[in-house]
Amino acid sequence: MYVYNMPYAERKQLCDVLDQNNKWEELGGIHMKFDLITIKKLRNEVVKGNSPTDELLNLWGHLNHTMLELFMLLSRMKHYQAMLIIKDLVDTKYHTLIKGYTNNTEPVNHIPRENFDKSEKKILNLPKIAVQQHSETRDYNESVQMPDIGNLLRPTTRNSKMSTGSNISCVTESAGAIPQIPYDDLKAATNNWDDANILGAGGFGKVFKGTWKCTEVAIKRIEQKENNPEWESVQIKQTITELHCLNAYRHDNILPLYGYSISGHHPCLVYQYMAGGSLEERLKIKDPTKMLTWPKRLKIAIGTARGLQFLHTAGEKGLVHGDIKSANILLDPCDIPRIGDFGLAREGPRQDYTRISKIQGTPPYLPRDFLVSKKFSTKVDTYSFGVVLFELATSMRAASRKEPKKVIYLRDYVFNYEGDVMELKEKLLEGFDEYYLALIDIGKQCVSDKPRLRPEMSLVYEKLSQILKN
Ligand SMILES: Nc1ncnc2c1ncn2[C@@H]1O[C@H](COP(=O)(O)OP(=O)(O)OP(=O)(O)O)[C@@H](O)[C@H]1O
Repeated sequence: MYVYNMPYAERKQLCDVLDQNNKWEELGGIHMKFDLITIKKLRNEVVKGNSPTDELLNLWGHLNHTMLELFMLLSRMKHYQAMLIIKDLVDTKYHTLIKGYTNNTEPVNHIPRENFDKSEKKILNLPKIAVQQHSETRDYNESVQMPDIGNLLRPTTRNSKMSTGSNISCVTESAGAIPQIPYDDLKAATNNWDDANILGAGGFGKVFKGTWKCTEVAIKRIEQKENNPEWESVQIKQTITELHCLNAYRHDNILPLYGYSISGHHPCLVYQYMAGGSLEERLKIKDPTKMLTWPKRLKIAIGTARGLQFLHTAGEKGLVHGDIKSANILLDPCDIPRIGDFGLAREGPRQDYTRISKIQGTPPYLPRDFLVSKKFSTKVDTYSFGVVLFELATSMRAASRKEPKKVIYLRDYVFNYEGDVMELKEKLLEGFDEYYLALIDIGKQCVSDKPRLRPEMSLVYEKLSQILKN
């Protein structure tokens, strides 16, 4: 992992720790070997209310240094507290460099005992949390934020908002060439956030339709929950990830981001307007004259697979989306799919897996092996995509309540169905049995129990395209 890809939570905590007692000066001057003029410039960041460590990491990160290199420099400094913060971003074999740290014992002297214990407990509890989310009140098809981020963060009021110095630099850096839009422009574009313009709502806020610069746009207005710094940190981190990914990965099947705004009351992301709505909504339609036809369903599957194989193989490391579901597949006026919502995406590794410390995503779309082992790889996306194929074939929801206390996942229902699989075909759409059977068959391969049995998305794309050609 490159330093510029360091997740927000770790970066924030590292900055807090290295800003203390000006430890960043030792890191930047002695170990990263920046000259005195640069160090002096960085000192000025303190005066501006910014984090000098954050700026230092920007400078050094731009030189394509990796997290392992940073870990090694911190090891030379014997700064074990800082090493602990980023340990999950480097291979476990290097953890022995942290003095007093083993897998089973807590490190001495450095992180307050209270924090460390909490983090262990939450990590062990994560799969359980995923199950507990299936309460009476929630929609099982929503993504959940497994709440393990808070113990990594100790936000201060000064730094907890999107508009603070270090956040602004993170946001603008991630956005690259994507333009910043004045908040008032967006207010005008939506007729002062008129409710009549609401397209939908997600976990982070509402999405409005608007007209900006003579162009139809969808504006996600991120609504911060008062007095909930943990939630705020999750939002900021995911917004930065979304900006970074949509800036770096552009493709016909990826939702284009036109701009962003951090100058107003709410941070906003401005996307191309998708007149076809989300695939999730379109699959709910029960009027046969308006429903997505079988050829369209197959083409949506092919387009989504095309976008995913691009993400998995583009750039040096590839990108895993991490939240593939019908709600995150948007359709343009010709029903061409565009993958959106990159807040949970992570870069690489292409061949293998990364063991992550926090599980996030939408439970009915996540494989059990990931929930248990936290091994994050392209095969997590393959599995989620398989569930989408089942949705396309059956028009059923990824999770539904069959009995008062029993939630059934579509994956398990279809995968383990013992009767004639034709019984599960969307009944309102006739013909095209070969398309339906291909969606089920390829879907089953994608949702195999074992990650190694799930095909890579490039193969899935080929298989689906072949059906259309036959
Ligand atoms: N670019 C767009 N064009 C048209 N409609 C959109 C666009 N982006 C989002 N929407 C609509 O807004 C809804 C909410 O989107 P959002 O990404 O906030 O939430 P979600 O993906 O449904 O939920 P969550 O992110 O919490 O899992 C979508 O379901 C869709 O109907």
